[in-house]
Amino acid sequence: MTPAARVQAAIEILDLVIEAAREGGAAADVIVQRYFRSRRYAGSKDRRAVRDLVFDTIRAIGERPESGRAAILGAKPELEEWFGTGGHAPEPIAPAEGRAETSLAPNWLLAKLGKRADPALLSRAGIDLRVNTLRAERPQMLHLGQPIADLPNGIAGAPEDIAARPEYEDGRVEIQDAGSQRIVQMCGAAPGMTVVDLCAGAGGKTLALAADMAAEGRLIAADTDRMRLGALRPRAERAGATMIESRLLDPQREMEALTDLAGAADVVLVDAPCSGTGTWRRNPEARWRLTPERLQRLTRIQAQLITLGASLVRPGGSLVYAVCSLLPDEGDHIVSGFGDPQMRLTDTRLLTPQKDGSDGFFIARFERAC
Ligand SMILES: C[S@@+](CC[C@H](N)C(=O)[O-])C[C@H]1O[C@@H](n2cnc3c(N)ncnc32)[C@H](O)[C@@H]1O
Repeated sequence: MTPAARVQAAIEILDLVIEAAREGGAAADVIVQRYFRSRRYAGSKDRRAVRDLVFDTIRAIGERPESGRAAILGAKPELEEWFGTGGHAPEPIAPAEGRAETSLAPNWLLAKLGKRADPALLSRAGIDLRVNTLRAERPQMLHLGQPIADLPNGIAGAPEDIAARPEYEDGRVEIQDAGSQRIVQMCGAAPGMTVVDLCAGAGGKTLALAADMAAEGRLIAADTDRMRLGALRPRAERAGATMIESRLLDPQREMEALTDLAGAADVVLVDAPCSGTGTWRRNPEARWRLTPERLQRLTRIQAQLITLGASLVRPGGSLVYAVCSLLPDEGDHIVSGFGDPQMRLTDTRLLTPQKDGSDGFFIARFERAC
């Protein structure tokens, strides 16, 4: 592909990413993969160059742009020279053609983030691993990266092809951001406990809880999403964590599938659905998706889930509430609005890419009075 054709390809992909952000479609990564699946003429260097151009542009433009052209012209003015050069190049630039403005995020989100709006939120993320202690120990895996000081099983800086390596394929390591590992660490799960992972998804944190429990005790993975929960079983088998019980929940009637666990859990993790403002390093187009209405819907669900989670905790047991977001609406405000006098707040943490080298997370830990 010529340099001009690469710019045109990036514009076409950005148009698809913008539409997906508006309509709730696929993630940018998936769109890039699909685009090249039907364009076999593009070599690996072309793909990498176009992908980098797409993601650099998404990172540079905070507000959802009008079009891929406006985004590229705003983010990369030095590429104007390729417009209108014929062949597969982008069309010539029209006299009053719009250019998107560069910024960290939409203004309404910047106002909410305040001092937490740091450029590091959009830095490039490395790959962190968690050594699965059901299958291996960290000293045996240090050829894959550097140990993370505060995480006994964490490794940073893993190679990009880790998912194709035997250590991953046979379950000795899991790909897991250091922030997610710190959430599980705050749960303090141990062998023999009853632990509920209330928003387990495909089980990233469930598997880490199982390892901390040495696969002994009861570990219940619950979620309302059948597909995500379905992905947990093969992952659990690979990880040697076959003691996990899965429970599919009916939204708004979650307790129906959990009645036997009311007041019975030693630890409940509520890894609540959220806006993902802490994961912009990996999904920078999430800034183009979020709206005030969507945020409001999420905070309503978060408030319901923290209350539901608390009802499962036994006297003396603990509840950990976490979101991969730095918005006070989804963290500090949910905790301050949670008015269960039996639940004592024992710890809160705000993890940021700048300070902690992980995705951004808000974490709160409570203990139920005895
Ligand atoms: C942040 S994700 C969880 C990620 C997961 N814990 C992990 O480590 O991979 C939030 C999850 O909450 C689930 N969820 C949404 N509404 C729910 C509800 N009412 N009850 C339980 N889970 C819910 C979503 O399906 C999603 O899988």
